[in-house]
Amino acid sequence: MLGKWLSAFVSSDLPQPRQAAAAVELVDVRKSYVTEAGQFEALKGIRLQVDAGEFVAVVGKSGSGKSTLINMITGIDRPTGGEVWVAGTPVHTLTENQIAIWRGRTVGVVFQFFQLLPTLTVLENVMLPMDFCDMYDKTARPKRARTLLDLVGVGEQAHKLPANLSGGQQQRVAIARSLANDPPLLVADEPTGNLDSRTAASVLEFFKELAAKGKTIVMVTHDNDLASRSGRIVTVYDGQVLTAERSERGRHV
Ligand SMILES: Nc1ncnc2c1ncn2[C@@H]1O[C@H](COP(=O)(O)OP(=O)(O)OP(=O)(O)O)[C@@H](O)[C@H]1O
Repeated sequence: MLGKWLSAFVSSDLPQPRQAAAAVELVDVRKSYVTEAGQFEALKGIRLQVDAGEFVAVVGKSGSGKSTLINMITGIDRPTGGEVWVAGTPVHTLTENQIAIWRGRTVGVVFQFFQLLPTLTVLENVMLPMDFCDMYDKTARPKRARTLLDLVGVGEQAHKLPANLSGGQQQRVAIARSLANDPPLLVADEPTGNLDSRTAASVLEFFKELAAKGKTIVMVTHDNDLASRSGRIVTVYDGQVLTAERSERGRHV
C-alpha cells in the first residue's frame, strides 16, 4: 500500500530543466509574512547566482534572512515574488508534490539539529531518501548507505540508533543522508552550529572536498572563520544581498 502510494508520488512529472543554467539562480526573490504587526518582508528582492562546483557561505546578522533565503533554494519555503531556478528547474512553479520529489533527487539538505529519525537506525536513516525517491536498486541501497557512512567516517555506527551517537557523529550521518541520492546541490543551514570547533572544521573540510569533486554547496553559518574558508561569502543584510563578489582565488575551492 505504502509502496503504491510512494510510486504514485514519485511519478509526479517534473518540467524539463533549462539547459546550460547556473546551479542556483535567484531573480528578485521576495518573501513576506503576515504578522500581527502587519506585513513583514523577510526577503526584499534577492538576486544571486551560484555556479556548479562553488562552495558559498551565507553570512549575516541574526534575523537578516539567511534561513529564509536558503529555504527558497530547497523549496522548503515558497517565494511571494521573483523566481528560483536550480540547475534549470523553475522551483517557484512546482507543486508541493513535485517539490518533494525534485528535492529528494536534486538537493541534499543538512540542518543544525541533524533531524535524524530517532526510531530508525543510522543505516536506515541514510537509506530513507533512496526509498522515498525510489533511487537505486532496492537491494543495492543498504550497501550504498554503508559506503556513504564509511565516507563520512561513521560506518561502525551503522546499526545504532542516532541517540547513541555524539553530536558530531549524528551530523556526519545527516551529511551521509544528504548525499544518498547523489544530489548535485547541498544546502546546509548552520551545519556546524551545534558542533565543537574541531568537528566543525572537519565538516568544513569535507564540504570543500565535495565541492572540489563538483558538488555545489550553499552553507549558512555564523562562524566567520569557517565562512572565510569557503569559496565565496554572500552577506545578507535586512533581507537583501549586501555582497556576493567572487574573488578569483576563492571562486572554486
Ligand atoms: N514564519 C514566519 N513568520 C513571520 N516572520 C518570520 C517567519 N520566518 C521568519 N520570519 C522573520 O523573517 C526574518 C528573517 O528570518 P531568518 O530565519 O531567515 O533569519 P536568519 O538570518 O536565518 O536568522 P538566524 O541567524 O537567527 O537564524 C526574521 O525577522 C524572522 O523573524
